[in-house]
Amino acid sequence: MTAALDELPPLNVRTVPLDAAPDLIAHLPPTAPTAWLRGGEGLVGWGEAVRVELAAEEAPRGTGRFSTASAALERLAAGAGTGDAVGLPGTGLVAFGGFSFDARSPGSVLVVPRVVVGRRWGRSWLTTIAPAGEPPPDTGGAAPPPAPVGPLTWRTGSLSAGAWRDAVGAAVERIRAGQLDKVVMARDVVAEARSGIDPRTLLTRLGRDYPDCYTFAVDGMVGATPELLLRRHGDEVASLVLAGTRPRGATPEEDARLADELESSAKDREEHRYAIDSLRATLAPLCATVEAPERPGLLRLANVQHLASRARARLRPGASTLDVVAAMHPTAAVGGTPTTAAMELIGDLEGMDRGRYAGPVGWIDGSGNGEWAIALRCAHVRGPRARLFAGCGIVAGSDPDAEVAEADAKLRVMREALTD
Ligand SMILES: C=C(O[C@@H]1C=C(C(=O)O)C=C[C@H]1O)C(=O)O
Repeated sequence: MTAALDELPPLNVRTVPLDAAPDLIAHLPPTAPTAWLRGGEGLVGWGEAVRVELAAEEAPRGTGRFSTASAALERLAAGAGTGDAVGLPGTGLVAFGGFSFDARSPGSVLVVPRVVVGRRWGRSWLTTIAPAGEPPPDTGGAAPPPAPVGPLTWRTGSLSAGAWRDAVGAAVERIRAGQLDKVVMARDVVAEARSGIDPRTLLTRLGRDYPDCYTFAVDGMVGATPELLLRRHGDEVASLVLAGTRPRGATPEEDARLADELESSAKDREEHRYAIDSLRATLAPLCATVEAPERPGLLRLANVQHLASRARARLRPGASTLDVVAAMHPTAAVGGTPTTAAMELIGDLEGMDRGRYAGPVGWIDGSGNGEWAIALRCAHVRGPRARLFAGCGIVAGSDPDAEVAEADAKLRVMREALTD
């Protein structure tokens, strides 16, 4: 049911342990599955006990959709009758959410599934959630196996590769003219299948090819993102900041050369520094401590390698998880520096609505524990159509042709997941 804030139903929530380790994707039905997976653990869900659609806002950096989601979750948690026999992050009441990149775009949503199957730290559980007065949901029989995608037709998205290259060139000029330091420019491409795309097929391939990423499906956004915005357990917060990218090499020698080049590149270190500085500045007022390394390390994925920094922080009492997510978004990794100038330039040059691409995606439980990532390396999948997105950080030293190649490397994640 789609509910307004003052009509949220009381929920009956029950979590029981499962003895056997479930194959999480195998539990999912083909339509509207919800998933958050990494390394064989995570959460999957289906059905909708409650759906809260979060209205578009007037200002590009509005945070109303996060505070409405936070208030909705608080009310649901306060009104829920819960029997939780497991008591881990992700048991009991759980909501999945996806937020638009730009607050003016519609589509932000919070969904509480009817059934959630989870696995964490080697323990597994089943949660059922039903509006009070309704019978508990059917926890499902055997789901049909994931279906192949079939032949695809590829179409140009909002801008052709050539037009996007020119837009990147224009962004470089604005940066060189001193209007801003960094902007992340993104593009989209569209794939059309002959029949409805089964998101479970994509989830299976993404989990296999990108085991270090968070594989997700939330209300039609499907992808495998490496970029953890925030993991919260109690008052502890962790974040993984990525900025600065090279492709993987075809041989170990070429791979090592590209990694060396990335780690010693002044342009990439500058791009990375903007992202770390913005993280520190955002977390400082909300956290008692923030720790981030002086020098980034390297994160190697199947398609690209990134400069990566793992940050840790301790939240001050009273800080709500979604308020912290709101404060962090958009990071310099997906917006730019300074943020407002970057958002304006994105609006001027990108020629598309990003929707929920590059917005926060994740889950939160009734106690505020949760994991939120930036929706990257993903597509909006609806029926037979998938709209894929990828973006690149642009600074004064960026070469538009290299950025076209980098966007292609990032699009590869979903291109391959869609290819039988
Ligand atoms: C914007 C994307 O990726 C971001 C941009 C990066 C870069 O420019 O080096 C690296 C990782 C991400 O923070 C994307 O994948 O679409």
